[in-house]
Amino acid sequence: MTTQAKLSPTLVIGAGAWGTALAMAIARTGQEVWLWGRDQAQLAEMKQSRENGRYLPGVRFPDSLAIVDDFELAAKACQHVLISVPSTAFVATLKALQPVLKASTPVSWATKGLTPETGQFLFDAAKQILGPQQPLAVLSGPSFAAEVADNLPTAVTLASPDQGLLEDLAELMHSPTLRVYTTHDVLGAQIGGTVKNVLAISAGISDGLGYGANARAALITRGMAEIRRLAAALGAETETLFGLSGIGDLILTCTDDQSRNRQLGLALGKGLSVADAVKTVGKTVEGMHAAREVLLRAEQVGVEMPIVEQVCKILFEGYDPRESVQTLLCREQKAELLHPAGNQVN
Ligand SMILES: NC(=O)c1ccc[n+]([C@@H]2O[C@H](COP(=O)([O-])OP(=O)(O)OC[C@H]3O[C@@H](n4cnc5c(N)ncnc54)[C@H](O)[C@@H]3O)[C@@H](O)[C@H]2O)c1
Ligand SMILES: O=P(O)(O)OC[C@H](O)CO
Repeated sequence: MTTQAKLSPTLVIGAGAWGTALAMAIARTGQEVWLWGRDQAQLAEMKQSRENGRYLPGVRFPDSLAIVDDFELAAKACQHVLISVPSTAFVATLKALQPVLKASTPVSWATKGLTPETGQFLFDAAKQILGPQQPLAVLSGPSFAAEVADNLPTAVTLASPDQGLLEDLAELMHSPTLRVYTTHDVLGAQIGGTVKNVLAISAGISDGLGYGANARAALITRGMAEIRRLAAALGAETETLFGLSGIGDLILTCTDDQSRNRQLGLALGKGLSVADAVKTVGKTVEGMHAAREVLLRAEQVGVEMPIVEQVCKILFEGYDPRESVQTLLCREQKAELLHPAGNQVN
């Protein structure tokens, strides 16, 4: 058993795949972790079996992971809250926390996306709901839950403007199998984690259509150019997007079939309707929630995102995936990198 870090116990909110995997990863370092989920029957089952049979069957909980069912009591008594619910439930979770949480308790989250109705970055929503004093951090980067649960090597990005919090959280989470890299660029980390999900849908579509490795590499690279342009226009540090939370997560999600966003694209490329593809995947697909909001943001700052635009057309306007990919391929010829006045990159 190691010495308890400053932020123990951690309360993990959201007993899905990622919340459970993170709870296990932190608990494996000997830290005390409480895992809470909204489904009381699932909590009772996990208490009894010491595993999350619904999302990560067969992986036993470490001894220092406890299942808790009293949300308010746990939120009042913990030293750190780590939220891992889908973006659609993020605001509701913050609103439930706000009245019970001490203003000094750090709140981090592993949710990737924007708020559904308002298209806000989650950091902005959290500041608004919890107040300016609450210490906040974002966890992002290339990380499939099943691999983290299996204790396979993983590296993630932790972002916060608060250097002290970054150090405390890194001390809490870092282990020989979970490497935690830190950054102050919260916006950059959020942009990468949000947009890569939309682009993974496009890579899945292309592969589902049987377009091959060349097309996939082109989509990843041109998708990266879209992320970079948006990041620059919104004021993030574009350097961040060439790290784990940007290109790292983009590569992971576009190329591996564990990705639910890619799975959705594959189903669409193989000819399923959007409704059937969503049903086939049957799990959280954040890119579907984020696509329209990302495009709206891009339009507001005058940034072109042709791949994101075609994904939106397929998801929400009934466009045929094959025609959409053709539209991308038929765009006018241009230079790959433009340096007309300084550093403008196309
Ligand atoms: N699964 C991964 O590999 C992975 C990795 C990195 C990041 N993420 C991100 O983590 C977030 C959660 O993803 P996941 O894979 O754990 O999803 P999941 O579908 O496996 O689980 C989501 C969990 O959230 C719960 N939930 C839904 N609405 C809720 C609410 N209102 N209040 C409380 N709980 C609620 C569900 O009951 C479920 O237990 C997403 O934003 C995802 O992009 C996932
Ligand atoms: O399964 P996905 O597509 O939601 O991806 C999971 C993680 O975000 C990968 O880093």
